[in-house]
Amino acid sequence: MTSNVTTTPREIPSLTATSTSVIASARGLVKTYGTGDTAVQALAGIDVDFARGELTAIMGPSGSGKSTLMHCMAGLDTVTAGTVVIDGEDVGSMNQRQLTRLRRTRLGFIFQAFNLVPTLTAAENITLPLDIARRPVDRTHFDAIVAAVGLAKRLHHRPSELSGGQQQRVACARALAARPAVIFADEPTGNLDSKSSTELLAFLRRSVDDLGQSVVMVTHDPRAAAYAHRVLFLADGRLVAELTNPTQASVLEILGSLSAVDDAASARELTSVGA
Ligand SMILES: Nc1ncnc2c1ncn2[C@@H]1O[C@H](COP(=O)(O)OP(=O)(O)OP(=O)(O)O)[C@@H](O)[C@H]1O
Repeated sequence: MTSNVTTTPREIPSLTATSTSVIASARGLVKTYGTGDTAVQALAGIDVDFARGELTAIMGPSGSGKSTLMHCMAGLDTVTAGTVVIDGEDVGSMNQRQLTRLRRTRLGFIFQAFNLVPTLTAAENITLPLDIARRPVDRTHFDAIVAAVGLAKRLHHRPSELSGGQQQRVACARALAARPAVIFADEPTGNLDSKSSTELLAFLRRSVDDLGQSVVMVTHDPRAAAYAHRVLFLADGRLVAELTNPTQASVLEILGSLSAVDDAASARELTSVGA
């Protein structure tokens, strides 16, 4: 499969999916931390659509705004300007109670730190969001997920009795159990060895291909990004490139061109400081 590249670093005004089946979108998204001289503009006006039933990766240099974009999309952080819509609902107009409900019932999260409850078994951790929301556990779906992540024999173990890869698979199963509209994953393989990463990424991709899940994943790893249907590249809080059907090589090529632009900008800054 060949990659389709759209890249004009720093010149792409918007990256919006042509498909009508959009699970999450942002328009004119701006996020500024702090005020006055110390203000940092983490997102500088982003228009983006995430397609339903796809695995989308977000990449970019450190500090480019990846985590901020994901947190704003998931209602974990407030936005300075712009709109975020998840599965047809305007996140910006929600009060705290509605936001909490959205996160509990419509969103799934997988973080680099697995965030499992140490006193609960793997099975209890997986069903925890459903238990908190007082929703029934669909046993058929639960069994399918547990089988898919290969945890059937580990269900009664506590996190401390599981390897890092197994713990992350529990976190993955937990995110999937409630059948969320979309799963947001922030560096989900960041703490995993290569074999566990491969297993987790293959599972995430299967959850999309076989279960119809929609997943948005922030990653630094070109190998992880190659599991996605589409990769979006951020630089300085803007979307600057897009890749469909990515390969590790095509991802690396774009990352290289972005860091070349960064290096040139730094050199210009240094020259003007030195002048
Ligand atoms: N709570 C905060 N207060 C102030 N500035 C912040 C805060 N969170 C993020 N930033 C700044 O916003 C910018 C974007 O940060 P963000 O964490 O989104 O980048 P990132 O691409 O996810 O980086 P990394 O790859 O290093 O995790 C950075 O300049 C960062 O220092």
